Amino acid sequence: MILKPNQIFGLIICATQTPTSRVRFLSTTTNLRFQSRSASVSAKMANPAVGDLEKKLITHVIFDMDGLLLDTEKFYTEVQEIILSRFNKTFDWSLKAKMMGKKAIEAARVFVEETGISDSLTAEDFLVERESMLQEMFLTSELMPGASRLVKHLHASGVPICVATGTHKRHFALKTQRHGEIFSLMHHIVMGDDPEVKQGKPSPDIFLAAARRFEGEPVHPSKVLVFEDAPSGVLAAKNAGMSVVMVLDPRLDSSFHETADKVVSSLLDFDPAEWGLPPFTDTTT
Ligand SMILES: O=P(O)(O)OC[C@H](O)CO
Ligand SMILES: [Mg+2]
Repeated sequence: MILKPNQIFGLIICATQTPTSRVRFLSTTTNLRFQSRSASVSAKMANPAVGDLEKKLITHVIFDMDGLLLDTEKFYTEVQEIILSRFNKTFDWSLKAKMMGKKAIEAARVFVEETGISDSLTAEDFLVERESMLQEMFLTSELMPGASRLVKHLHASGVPICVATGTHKRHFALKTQRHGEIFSLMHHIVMGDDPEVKQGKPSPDIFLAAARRFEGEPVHPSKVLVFEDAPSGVLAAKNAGMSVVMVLDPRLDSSFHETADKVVSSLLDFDPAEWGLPPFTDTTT
């Protein structure tokens, strides 16, 4: 079964207000809707896709990590397939879409509940079972195509950049062990177990915390461009009032394109000049 974006997110997980639009959002298993004080509106109405003029106002960039800078989503997929096969079940991309980008325990709850195995395996036990497999895999993490080029380019051009990842500190260390050069260019890194990140994506918590930590005057969300691969991450960025470029895995249903301001198939296809950012001056990848 292919699910639409408004069908995909977990039980009511967050209700908050963005500093810009004062929009309150709710997310349920069967319905995702954004609410103003008086009426429900669609995601696009709450934080509409930005126009060409607004794009040119971008001054700061926030990168997601898993599946965006690092090719690590495949590890989660593999481990989840292994665990489900024990229950004679298969892992599919509609379930993957619901788990991507979330904090570990939030994704684990989705996994055991959606697959109907929660009576046999708790979310906590699922995390224990997958841990040793993941730890080994994370040490082999590779950069996604175009990640190194884009991060180095923005850093060299003086654009403030940071990372906002749902992953926790211990896994972050394993995943980035071989990529210190790229991650050292980030002004700061916000992880899922940061005390300011009360709720995982699609809550805007992590992106608002990341924006607050740039130097100087507070950065208005409309000046921030987020790069994401996960449907929940795209929504989190829009809930934060930011612009978002989605790097789409072709296995995700195409309806997940709808909320992003721009969809590309790879970071190699991103054009900084379209967003008022310094253009690439080389041809390297
Ligand atoms: O995509 P990220 O970097 O927010 O990571 C979230 C989880 O660790 C993996 O889905
Ligand atoms: Mg991601």
